[in-house]
Amino acid sequence: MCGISAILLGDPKATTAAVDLHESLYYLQHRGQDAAGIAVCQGGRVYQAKSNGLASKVFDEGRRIAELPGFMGISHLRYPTAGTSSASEAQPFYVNSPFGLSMSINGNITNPQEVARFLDQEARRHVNTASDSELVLNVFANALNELGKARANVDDIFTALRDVYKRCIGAYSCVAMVAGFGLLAFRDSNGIRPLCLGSRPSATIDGAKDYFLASESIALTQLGFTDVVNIKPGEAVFIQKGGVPQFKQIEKRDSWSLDIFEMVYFARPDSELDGISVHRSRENMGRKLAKKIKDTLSKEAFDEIDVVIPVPETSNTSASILAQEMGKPFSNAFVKNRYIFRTFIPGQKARRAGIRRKLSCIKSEFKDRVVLLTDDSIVRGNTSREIVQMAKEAGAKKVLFVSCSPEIRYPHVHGIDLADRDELIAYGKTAEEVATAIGASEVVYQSLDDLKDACREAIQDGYEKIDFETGVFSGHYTTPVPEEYFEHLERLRSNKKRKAAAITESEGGTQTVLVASGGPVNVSSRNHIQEEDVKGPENREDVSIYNFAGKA
Ligand SMILES: O=P(O)(O)OC[C@H]1O[C@H](OP(=O)(O)OP(=O)(O)O)[C@H](O)[C@@H]1O
Ligand SMILES: NC(=O)CC[C@H](N)C(=O)O
Ligand SMILES: [Mg+2]
Repeated sequence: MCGISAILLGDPKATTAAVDLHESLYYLQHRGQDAAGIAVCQGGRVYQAKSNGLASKVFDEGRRIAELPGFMGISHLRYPTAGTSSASEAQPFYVNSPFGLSMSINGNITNPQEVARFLDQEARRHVNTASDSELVLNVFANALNELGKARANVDDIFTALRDVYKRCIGAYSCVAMVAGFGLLAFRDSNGIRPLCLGSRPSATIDGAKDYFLASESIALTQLGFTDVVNIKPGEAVFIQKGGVPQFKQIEKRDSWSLDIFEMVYFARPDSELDGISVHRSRENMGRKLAKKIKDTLSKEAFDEIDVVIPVPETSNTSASILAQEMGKPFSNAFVKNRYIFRTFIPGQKARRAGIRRKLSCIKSEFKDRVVLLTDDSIVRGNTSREIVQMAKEAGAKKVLFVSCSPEIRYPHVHGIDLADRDELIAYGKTAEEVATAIGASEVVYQSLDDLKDACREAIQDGYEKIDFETGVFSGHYTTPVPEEYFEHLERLRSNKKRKAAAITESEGGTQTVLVASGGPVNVSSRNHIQEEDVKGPENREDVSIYNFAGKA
């Protein structure tokens, strides 16, 4: 997942776009913690800053914002799902031709090889990183260029965008900036990734409005933007400098299938996505799971449960309703260290070590009790395995584990790097086998139908009843996923594993080895190397490169 935002101030002479963008990064930080970036435009000039790390680090607690003057801009928070975690893949991406285009993307394309081939052999554009987002930007740039205009108008922008929909398969919400001209935003034809737009009165020009787009509504409401509308699947909006939003349905809507994992885990509870209150959906998940538990457990097993305990913090809302519905006491018996961030997001090794640093327990709440631990999801099982162990160490008589979402058995291909299939703890296992693997006496999962209903019933009045992308649970994806994409994912991940092994080996030996698509290569033989890639041992995690066209 990534977080994106964009702003166009009603006053073209204003210079403070980056102030609001920077502020929005703190409301969206949970969506991506690997890299952060902002690009703004003043007059016709683009200024940008981006790097690996949290927003506070990249922008030096806001001190660097003064270096980013402009009346419009876009931002990005990255959690990589393609390419590498190199700083060179931090977004926004920029291409100078035509017109100076910057773009930030939340999503993932599932035909990167095909797009890379097109750009390389037909469009003859050089793509400098392994990021799929850089491909999307170049497809757009190429299409705009092909129109052969010295200056583009809004219709040209929309016309060029058609090529992106035609060539890029997958899930994407994008914000883009055309230097000196205006802001563009668009959403894939199934609306898998969220994107909304709001407005507020300009601070300096009477009657004019500022416009803001973001992945989640909370960024808009916290910054004083109202009249929030959701960009529809296949729809684009362009806001010209000094103008008002112009909407256009670029591609026929295939469906409206918001990724259900937004409600399960990613989005903040104080956001509304496509009219769905995330908070309400999580309450509903708790309510439905209570019923499933009652139906699954024997009367004795149900009655002996002493207390319901959430695994902070995504599951807090669901767990409290679950306890209420089950008629059981609720206890915040795991304490979350507020200085540790989400453990799901960083690399696998960091995840396990992070869990105990992040969660500790109040022993007296566990001692001699039968405890029901509740989490929003079980992915690799690292969190559940560790905290079941902690509950036992604290003296729990028996530990049951319940999940507000169903078994995750399939790769996520639409913008969340869940894991390799064989890393998913539920892959090829029954609930009983998962229970054994994590050390719990019982595991109960929410059913997929109940999860969908929980989200559907949280759609506010006046909003369209939408559907959901649920591929990780069902194996059926909303978009066609070419078989070669799964192979590509596997190759990418095994390259990462081989790279990790190669680095470990080299630490005791002679040289740092980079791994490209064809196998280990020497630094000097790699042609698309980025300056950031070779800085030193602290950046070794970032050195692999995978070139879709096989040019590395
Ligand atoms: O099975 P696993 O691979 O361990 O992943 C699942 C866990 O990861 C997430 O928590 P995370 O710590 O990221 O964030 P949270 O504090 O927002 O719940 C999620 O809420 C689960 O607790
Ligand atoms: N999580 C995302 O939306 C990632 C965007 C893009 N695929 C990248 O890896 O940078
Ligand atoms: Mg969690």
